[in-house]
Amino acid sequence: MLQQKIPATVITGFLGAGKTTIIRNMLMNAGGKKIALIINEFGDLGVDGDVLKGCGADNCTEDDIIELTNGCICCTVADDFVPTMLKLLERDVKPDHIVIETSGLALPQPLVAAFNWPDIRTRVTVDGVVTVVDSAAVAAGRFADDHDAVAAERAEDDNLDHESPIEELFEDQLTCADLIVLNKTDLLDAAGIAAVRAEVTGRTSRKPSMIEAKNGEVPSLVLLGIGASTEDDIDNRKSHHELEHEALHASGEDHGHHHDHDEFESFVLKLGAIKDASDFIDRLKPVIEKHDILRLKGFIDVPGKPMRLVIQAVGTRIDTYFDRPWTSAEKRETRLVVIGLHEWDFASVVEDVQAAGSETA
Ligand SMILES: Nc1nc2c(ncn2[C@@H]2O[C@H](COP(=O)(O)OP(=O)(O)OP(=O)(O)O)[C@@H](O)[C@H]2O)c(=O)[nH]1
Repeated sequence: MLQQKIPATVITGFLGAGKTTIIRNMLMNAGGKKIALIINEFGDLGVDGDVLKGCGADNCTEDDIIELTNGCICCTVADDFVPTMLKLLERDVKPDHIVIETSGLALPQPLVAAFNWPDIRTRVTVDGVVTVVDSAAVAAGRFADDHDAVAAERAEDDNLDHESPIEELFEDQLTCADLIVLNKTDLLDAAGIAAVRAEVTGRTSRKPSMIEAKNGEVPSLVLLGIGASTEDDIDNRKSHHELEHEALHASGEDHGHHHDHDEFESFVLKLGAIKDASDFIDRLKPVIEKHDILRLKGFIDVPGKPMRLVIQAVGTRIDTYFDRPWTSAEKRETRLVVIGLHEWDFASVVEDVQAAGSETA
């Protein structure tokens, strides 16, 4: 008898768009489906996996959550993703559905292409690529190209062959989508949402379905069961990098330039206990602004509190909440992962974040 392929949904989208929030919501409403999660993060603190393990869904236990923190999934497909997937498929109890959360900096294309590997192709299919968009960030011009500035830079530097790394990645993630979720619409009015819709539509030549969401609330019936078999259509969803590569190849100038994430950098910072979290946040905001920190997240040790405080910053928008008690097996400490553009003054970022923490300690 022909074995039915297990559907896999790829959830992608730029840093902080709301991927983990959507997945957490979906797990609570998956209607009894047994879900296996593969979570990839940039920066090795494993915050997303920890947040999802904390949600305690019966249909997705800790064993069903696999973390890949060894770089972006698109660069480690052969070494990390494929072996992980094969191991998952060897389990006695197979999942009904596999959900893969890419890092916010990952290109979905190489990941989808991996579903055409012989050992995987016969057993799993990509049900759909869901690209989550931070509508508030789009409205604030986070992904907008300053065309004049880029043209001027290109005139100065012949080697500059692409747009800003953030904008390019944003478009690559949209290009690969079967479904685009315009998330965080609670932060915009109707005119703002319409403008975001128009901008996102203009950024992709394909026209995938688009829905609006707030707080990551997307019905699991919409999210799972798209039935796209995306791996069969990968040639229509090429990234900027793949197109550049092809153009160079055709002109005989292709010297094997590989995609990497040189433009972005992350580090993990350990700080002492933070007595006054709201004071810390007030001090952190100008630091984020000064250094254009793209994403900061982690856990804060607040003395006297039995629970650990989760901190989530996307640009200068900062959320905090207590998620669970510290366990006796773990060390109480403040640990933050900080992600920014490569050209930042690393020592000065570290110093300023540390200073924001130490002044409240
Ligand atoms: N206001 C608002 N905040 C949201 C919404 N969805 C998510 N957030 C918040 O945005 C922050 C980032 O959400 P995550 O779900 O962690 O985003 P992510 O895409 O998984 O982030 P990375 O994995 O770091 O790329 C968190 O503080 C969320 O609570 C939304 O619809 N509205």
